[in-house]
Amino acid sequence: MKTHYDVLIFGAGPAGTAVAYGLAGKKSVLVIEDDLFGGTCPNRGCDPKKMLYSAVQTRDRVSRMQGSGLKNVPQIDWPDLMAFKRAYTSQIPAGTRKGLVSAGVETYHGRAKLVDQHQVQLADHTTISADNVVLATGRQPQLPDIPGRSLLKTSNDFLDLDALPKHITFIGAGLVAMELANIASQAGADVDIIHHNDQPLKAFPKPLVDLLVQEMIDDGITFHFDQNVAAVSQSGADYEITTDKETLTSDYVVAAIGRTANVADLQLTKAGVKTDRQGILVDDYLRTSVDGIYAVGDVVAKPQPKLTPVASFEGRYVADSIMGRVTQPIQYPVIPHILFGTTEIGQAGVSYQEALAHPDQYRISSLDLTHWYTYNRVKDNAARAILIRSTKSGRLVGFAGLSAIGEQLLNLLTTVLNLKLTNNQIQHMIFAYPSVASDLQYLV
Ligand SMILES: Cc1cc2nc3c(=O)[nH]c(=O)nc-3n(C[C@H](O)[C@H](O)[C@H](O)COP(=O)(O)OP(=O)(O)OC[C@H]3O[C@@H](n4cnc5c(N)ncnc54)[C@H](O)[C@@H]3O)c2cc1C
Ligand SMILES: NC(=O)c1ccc[n+]([C@@H]2O[C@H](COP(=O)([O-])OP(=O)(O)OC[C@H]3O[C@@H](n4cnc5c(N)ncnc54)[C@H](O)[C@@H]3O)[C@@H](O)[C@H]2O)c1
Repeated sequence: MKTHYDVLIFGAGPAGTAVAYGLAGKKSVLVIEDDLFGGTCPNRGCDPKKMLYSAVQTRDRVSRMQGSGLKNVPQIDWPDLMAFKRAYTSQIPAGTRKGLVSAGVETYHGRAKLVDQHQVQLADHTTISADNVVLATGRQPQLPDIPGRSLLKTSNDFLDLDALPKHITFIGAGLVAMELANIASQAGADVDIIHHNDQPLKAFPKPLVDLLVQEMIDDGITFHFDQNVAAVSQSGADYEITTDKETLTSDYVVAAIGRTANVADLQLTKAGVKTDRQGILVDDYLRTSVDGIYAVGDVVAKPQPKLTPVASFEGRYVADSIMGRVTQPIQYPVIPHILFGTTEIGQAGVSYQEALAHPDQYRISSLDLTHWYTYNRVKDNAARAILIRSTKSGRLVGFAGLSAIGEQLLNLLTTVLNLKLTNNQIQHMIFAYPSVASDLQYLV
């Protein structure tokens, strides 16, 4: 290992590795990771979750076709499904590290902390220095400050469960809770969700969320709205969850009330890097309060959704910046945001809430898609679209949708929004028919 690098990167998740690959072969780079190379997304986030959804969504498609050509709904074999997931995740840390090393990036596995603006101390007390430091340390699950918090599990535990507990309770009704509750319920567990207000998934349109909640109730999930969890205790193999309204028992309790930025171990104050409760403070160039130190990805306090493609986008931007190729503040493209599931909610562009607040600027139209051929064919009984147009130009500027096959339309419309395509331009294109894409000429 050298004693000086051009760039030191803390964190080998999507954000940190994007910075490293952007600089590989051009600068001397050291990536420091104190846990799993690859970070949250491929080890304990997006990717393992969607491995579980491979079986869960297939089962759901089969169950929708009962009486329409298919008989018998298959059971999910949790240990088999977990083995399928582990066959993927077990390769990630070594594979990620090998990829970095092959690209010419040096790696260090262990704890490190900032000593000042340019110096970092490793676990064995050696000190190394760098011209630039990039902080890409992500977030970790937050636990409520209640008696019994040490009994609570997190999404990390759920996504690596050997056996599926019979009865699972989630605290919180954000993206993590709603997606994992859907998986658990479809896989055969009894599921409760306790939420402190009556508005799950607050960032998404309420009319669509209400429909989703009803679908989840129909699937057997029980919601406990407007309740605050006061304590969790254990009696034998059972957990007792006391809220301000009732007491529930469960075999497994998952806290999914949000995630906090990983900043505690970095000694940021020694270098003068400023933070707030949301994470590391940056300007429009992703520069922290200290010259030469950047922050990217989930660890940043920012209004954009904290997602993998956003983290990688920021990582590539900072790599360009360090290479001296950036003159403009970061400009995010339209960011699609989706809740994966057997019914998916997605949105992109101008939000429903923003459109409601500015009726002079935006026109909202809501469509029931259930009778459209595309959705009728797969017996999608909840499919909806909300289209938001500029009152001035008539052009589509925002979209939200609910559907069992939601990700396809969301990505197509994200392209339409990014390229500012008009209906006239869509009419001049030919798509494979019949498909989600061939519906575009009727939607845009
Ligand atoms: C259950 C779940 C499901 C998700 N599903 C999706 C999805 O479907 N789609 C999507 O786009 N996003 C999803 N996300 C979010 C996505 O995982 C994150 O947005 C993404 O991983 C952020 O990348 P990052 O590099 O900023 O942080 P991370 O991936 O968290 O990587 C940060 C890395 O820094 C390391 N680190 C922390 N502290 C230190 C330190 N002191 N020194 C060295 N290293 C350190 C960590 O160990 C970690 O490896 C999901 C998240 C969760 C939890
Ligand atoms: N499909 C995806 O893209 C995807 C999926 C999962 C996670 N993620 C990422 O991970 C992030 C974290 O997800 P999350 O679900 O942990 O956080 P979140 O912020 O999305 O949701 C947490 C929910 O818990 C509620 N809450 C807070 N304190 C509570 C309490 N004491 N009791 C009950 N409820 C409480 C909040 O009101 C909120 O609705 C997401 O914001 C997103 O960036 C993305």
